[in-house]
Parts: sequence; C-alpha cells; structure tokens
Amino acid sequence: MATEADTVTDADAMRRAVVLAARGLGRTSPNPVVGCVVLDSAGRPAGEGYHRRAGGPHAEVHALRAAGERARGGTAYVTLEPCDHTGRTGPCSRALLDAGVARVVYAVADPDPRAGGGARTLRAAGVAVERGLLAEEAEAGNVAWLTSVRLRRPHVTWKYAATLDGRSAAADATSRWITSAESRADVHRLRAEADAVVVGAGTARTDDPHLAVRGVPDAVQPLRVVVDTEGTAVRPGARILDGASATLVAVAEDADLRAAGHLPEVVRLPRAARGLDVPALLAALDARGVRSVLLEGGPALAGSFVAAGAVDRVIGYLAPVLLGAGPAALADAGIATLADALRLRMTETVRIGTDVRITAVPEVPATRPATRESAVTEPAVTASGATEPATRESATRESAVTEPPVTEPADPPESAAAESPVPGPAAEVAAAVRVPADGPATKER
Ligand SMILES: NC(=O)C1=CN([C@@H]2O[C@H](COP(=O)(O)OP(=O)(O)OC[C@H]3O[C@@H](n4cnc5c(N)ncnc54)[C@H](OP(=O)(O)O)[C@@H]3O)[C@@H](O)[C@H]2O)C=CC1
Ligand SMILES: Nc1c(N[C@@H]2O[C@H](COP(=O)(O)O)[C@@H](O)[C@H]2O)[nH]c(=O)[nH]c1=O
Repeated sequence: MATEADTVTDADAMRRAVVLAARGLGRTSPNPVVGCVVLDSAGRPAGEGYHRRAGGPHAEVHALRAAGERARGGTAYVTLEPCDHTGRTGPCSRALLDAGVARVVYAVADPDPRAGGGARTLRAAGVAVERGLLAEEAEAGNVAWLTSVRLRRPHVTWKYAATLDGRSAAADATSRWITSAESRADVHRLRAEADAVVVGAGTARTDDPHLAVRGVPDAVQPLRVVVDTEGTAVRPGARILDGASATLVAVAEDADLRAAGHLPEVVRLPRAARGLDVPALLAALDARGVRSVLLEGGPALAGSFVAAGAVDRVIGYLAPVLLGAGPAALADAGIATLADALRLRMTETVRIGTDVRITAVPEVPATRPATRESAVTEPAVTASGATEPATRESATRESAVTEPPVTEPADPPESAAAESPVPGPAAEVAAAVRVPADGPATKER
C-alpha cells in the first residue's frame, strides 16, 4: 500500500511536468513544449515524458509508455490540454483513454478555438478533467508558442548588449565586445531557443555577423534573417552565408536584385516609413512556421519593432563599461513624450560574468498582431521567382494571458492539438527552410 511519503501532490506533479516541458525548448517548433507526469491510482509516480521534437511522440505518449499498466486508474498531469487530432502522431486523448487513465489535469487550454477538444473527448468518455493548475508557470514556459498562436506572429525577444551609459557601439561603430565572454555564451543559448535570429542592414554591414548558434551542444540552428531594403548589406563571402544555418534576406518589393545572386533566399516585403514593414516581416516569418524571433538589433531596427508594438520581451546585457558617445541601445521608437514611454516589468536580473542581464516584458502585453504600416497585402516573391505565401491581414485574436485554476464544471474551450498547427497560412505553408543537404539540424518548419 502506498504511504504518504510515496505519493505526490497535484502541484508537485504539475511542477515536474513544467520542468520536463522546458527540456524541449528550441527543439519542438512549430509545436509547443509540453511535459507530462503520470501517477498511478495510489498517487505514486508511474511515468513521465516531454515532447522532444516536432513529429515525434507527444509528452503524454512518452509518459504513458513509461507508466505501462500502472497508468490504469491513475492521473495524467499535462502542461497543455491534450490533443484530440491525428497529425503526424495520433490523438493524445485516445492514448490516455486506451491507457485507462481516470483523471487528467492540464495547466493551459489550447488557445485555438477552432480545433477539436481533447478535454471534451476525455470528459465525454468519463475521465475527470481539470484545468488551470500552475497555469502561469506552464504559460511562461510556452510563451513563444502561445504568443505565436494567439497573435499570429512570432514571439519577439529583443536582445541587446550595452555599456552602463546605455550605448551599443562606440562612435566609430565598433562594438566587439562590450559584454563578457560569459554573456556572449548566454546569447548563444537564446539563439538556440529561437526559431529565427534577426538583424538589420546596418548591423550586417558593420559587424558582418555570423548569427548561428555556437558552443551549445546539439543545438537546432535558427533561421538567420537580415532586414535589408535594397538587398545590398550581405556581401559575397559574408559570414552569414557560411551554411551553418539557413539564411533569409528580407528586401523591398521593388529592390533591384541583379547583383544579389549570392543570396541564398530572399523574401520581398512592402516598404514602410523607415525601411521595411515590420508587421509584414513578422507575417512572412509566421507563414513559414517561425514561432519565436531573437531580434539582435541594431538600434534602428529595434526602434521600428518597438514602434510596431512587436517586442514581447527585452533582454539587456549591461556591462560595466562607459563610452560617453556612440549609438544608444535603442534608436527612435516613435516615442516623443514620457507619457508614451513603453513601460516594462522586470522579470529577472542575473549577474553573468562581469555583466548584469535584465529581462523585462511590457507592462501591457500585446493582445493583437501589429498593424501593417502599408495597406497592400501581396504575395512576396523569392529571388528565384517562387511565390511566398501572402502576408496575413492583421487579425484580432485577443485572449487572456493566463487563466485562473478552474475545475471543469462545463465545457472548457475546445482544444487544439499539441501537434496541430494553427489553421491558416502558417500551417498551410510551413515552407521548408533551405539548408545544404549535409548541413546542420535546422528547426523543423
Ligand atoms: N551592442 C549590441 O547589442 C548591438 C550593436 N550593434 C551595433 O549597432 C550598429 C548598427 O546599428 P544600426 O545602424 O541601428 O543598424 P540596424 O542593424 O538597426 O539596421 C538599420 C538598417 O536596417 C534597414 N531597415 C530595414 N527595415 C527597417 C526598419 N523597419 N527599421 C529600421 N531599419 C530598417 C535600414 O537600412 P537599409 O535602408 O539599407 O535597408 C536601416 O538603416 C553597429 O555599430 C553595430 O555594431 C548592432 C546590433 C547589436
Ligand atoms: N557587441 C555585442 C553584441 N553584438 C551582437 O552580436 C552580433 C555578432 O554575433 P556573432 O557574429 O554571431 O558573434 C552582432 O552583430 C550584434 O548583433 N552582442 C553581445 O552579446 N555583446 C556585445 O558586446
């Protein structure tokens, strides 16, 4: 018989599931990260698992396999509502029913109301279903995927490195290096978690950046993106063209690309007041399944992202260095008076090497996609002439950021599948990223 010491509380089981889910970060895109813990009928640990990669078994399947017969009559704790559809793998609702699980507790409901509901299927089959346990923690761990599904654009983290007086380069444009080796290694971890790393033409010209992940074992490489109106910033032989990861150059619809034959892939976007239209860029990335963007600057492009309401998280590395001159970390973001300042809430401060890393999120998170600056929505065309998916019209899908714990008295929101892409352009297209045949692993899209 199980003693109290053998048994696990609901909260502990879900906490473990959240920890397990995080192991999939950077590997599951375009799917969410999901963790699952199964307790037997006496409340003792029976199995656990997490979603390891898109196309692979879901967290529930891993956990049920580990639990075997001990799942019968037990409880499954899942960080996201179990899926109810057949994608590349079968429905988790079915797997849970087949395993004889008596109770399912999930943290976060799937935000897509159009997809079928795993919770509803389970409940209809007599399983006790509860949602909302540790929803905030599970939500935080899955913020990129949830933001991407809710806003129909990738989650954007703007990362910068600055001196203590807030400068991101010296007056002569040199900036290597402001921050310590430890901070720079930490940035590679951020890159490994992102589907795409984005920089502006100024950074491409000045820094000749590489932008791939280095020094993170088994990292899945992000797409490298340069926002370059005329398609002239990435020169032949640029480090970004080395094949370590796929590279995409965003150019204007009317850019003259006759001298751009060295660019591996190009997407054409509308022009905006400054450079290219940021919401259109995000829509183009969304259309190819990019769930998360690490915006690495520079100051001008970051300013445009802030102006477009398209920064969901800021990670600043502040070094104990003074310059006194040189560009500020952020250039014009369309904010003219203090009342319009973008106020952030600090979520973490950590000392890294000789620097401080500050993480902050907007006090008022985005609840709708940024609006296109330019009115026209047209198919973008690649350098090779292939038509890219049309950019999305800005949709308005508002949803609460977190949900309070709820014991299901009535029908919960219908669930989409952990594996289910959002119906619409992103799912329809999910264009494969061009990588050399013998190239490194690239995030599956
Ligand atoms: N410390 C740090 O964290 C970082 C420092 N840096 C430093 O910053 C400097 C470069 O920064 P910066 O000159 O601001 O360059 P950016 O990298 O921000 O690129 C700006 C250029 O991108 C193009 N662009 C296209 N669309 C847009 C848009 N919507 N908004 C803004 N720009 C757009 C424009 O060039 P075009 O018209 O040609 O397309 C524009 O001039 C370098 O000295 C570099 O070393 C850079 C990154 C990070
Ligand atoms: N100067 C500066 C940073 N600069 C950023 O790093 C990019 C270079 O990346 P890579 O070529 O891959 O090493 C560069 O273009 C800019 O975006 N980052 C930091 O963490 N600390 C620093 O002091």
